[in-house]
Amino acid sequence: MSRELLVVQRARKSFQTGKTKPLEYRIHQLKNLRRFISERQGDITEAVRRDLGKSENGTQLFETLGLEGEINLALEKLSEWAAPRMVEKNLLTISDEVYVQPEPLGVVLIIGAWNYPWAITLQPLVGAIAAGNAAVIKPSEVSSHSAKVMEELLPLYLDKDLYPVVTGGVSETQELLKQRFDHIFYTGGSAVGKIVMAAASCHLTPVTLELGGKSPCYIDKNCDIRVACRRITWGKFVNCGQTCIAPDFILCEPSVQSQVVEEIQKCIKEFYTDNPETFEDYGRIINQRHFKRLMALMEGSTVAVGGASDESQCYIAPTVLKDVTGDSKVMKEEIFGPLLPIITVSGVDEAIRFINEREKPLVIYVFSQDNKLIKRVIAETSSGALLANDCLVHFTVSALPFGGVGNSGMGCYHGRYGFDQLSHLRSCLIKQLKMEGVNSMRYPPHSAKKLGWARFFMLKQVNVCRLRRMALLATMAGLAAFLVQVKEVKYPNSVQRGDCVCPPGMKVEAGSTKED
Ligand SMILES: NC(=O)c1ccc[n+]([C@@H]2O[C@H](COP(=O)([O-])OP(=O)(O)OC[C@H]3O[C@@H](n4cnc5c(N)ncnc54)[C@H](O)[C@@H]3O)[C@@H](O)[C@H]2O)c1
Ligand SMILES: CCCCCCCCCC=O
Repeated sequence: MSRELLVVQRARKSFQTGKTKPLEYRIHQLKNLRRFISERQGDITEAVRRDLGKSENGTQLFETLGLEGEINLALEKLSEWAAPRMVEKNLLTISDEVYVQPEPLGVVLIIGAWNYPWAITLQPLVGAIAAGNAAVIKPSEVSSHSAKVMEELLPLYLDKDLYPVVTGGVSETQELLKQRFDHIFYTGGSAVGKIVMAAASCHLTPVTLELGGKSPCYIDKNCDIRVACRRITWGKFVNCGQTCIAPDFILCEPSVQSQVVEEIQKCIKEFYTDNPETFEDYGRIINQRHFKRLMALMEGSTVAVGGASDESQCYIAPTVLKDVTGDSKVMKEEIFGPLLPIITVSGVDEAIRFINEREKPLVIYVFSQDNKLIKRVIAETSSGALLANDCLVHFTVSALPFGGVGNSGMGCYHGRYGFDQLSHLRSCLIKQLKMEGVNSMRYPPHSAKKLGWARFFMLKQVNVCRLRRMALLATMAGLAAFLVQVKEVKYPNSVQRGDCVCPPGMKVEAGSTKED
């Protein structure tokens, strides 16, 4: 029996005891996860420093801050998310109790990626715990130091049976994928995404695939190019460009290309000094394989800024490539590194065409002062998300579903979306055994008359909230009528002043008329 099988069996057995059902239990585990992050911040930052060369503050900003926010939100909203959700009814079901009851799915497999090894792996876990699932956590072997810390320290805080950490590489992941799960939440590249989905299909297991792709960034020539380039420089070169939602390439008109290059060059210097190699907030390429891949991607393109590298250090300077074409090597795959190609287009029409000729990206960035142009790009393209005049920050908005479409993925998470993604939204309808006569319209023998009634009853939607409001109004009107009647009986000669009923002779102060 493999270790992976044992772990999954143990998680399932523990899940089947029903201990994750009470919200108090989930809250307790979420609080423990939050405590893990705060008490083990030092271990986390040290691991990320060794994996990706990130600074301590950088790790807090990009890895754990968002995680804390997601946990806090889940703690605050859990009872609301988990409560029955009333829905609109038709006339046929008007007297029934009709609602959606979120329920846990069972055992979830979370497969993380290496680029933000904590945020990417533990954020889905927040949704899994909140929704009442067990979860097998498989961190990426590529960010090995983070994986080790996760394996050693997380079980000190969370229930070991319900939330086990399984480390290992491809063969361990494939062994895990042979097991039966109730959901697989995968983050990583599209090629492995297909392997995951194929494995999931053997057990009819639903999947969430958080993939990547080439996210375009269009700069309108009439925008504030200085500010645009500042935000793009930040979004692109943070974590050495190893960010799923980094702007992959720039599209702009030829007339602004040199200004874009100049502004980005200034920002690189401002953010990372003249020598990013020794600057603590500029990290490293994850490993030699990716270093070589990135160096090869640059071949055939003109370097406008940067270009320096050191293989022994896995260092590649923030680099801008100009006059790149759609056929260049660097445009053949997601870059996922600190190379920023600029492709010139004649305007927004060509930019939209360029985007639509390719796979649907995880995000499209547009920098423009013209709201109509932004809305046009939204209307005429498709992507996981669209961000105008900034980069990355949509990841921080828990109220927005985070995920891709088409080649950039399926399903989404963050906030309530993470809870819903890892819940079964169960339809519940509770009818009474009374009023059987109403049902004859749907029982045989079928007649045109019965069909007519069925059409009326089934197609008439009833907005329950509106109905409740109307009932409330009716009750209030009834109450008002009753009060007026009482008044008529008690004070037959009373007068009415605005909203106030006054017995005869009583004086009404503050601007109102006095009784004569
Ligand atoms: N959408 C998002 O939220 C998001 C976030 C981070 C990264 N990404 C994407 O992830 C990609 C980078 O990650 P990566 O793929 O290099 O990460 P990776 O190499 O860490 O692989 C991801 C996971 O897949 C497993 N894996 C790898 N090969 C496998 C195989 N043959 N069979 C089974 N499992 C296997 C690994 O163990 C790992 O846990 C980029 O495309 C990036 O855009 C997406
Ligand atoms: C402060 C902005 C935080 C942005 C974090 C981006 C994380 C991206 C995950 C995908 O790689």
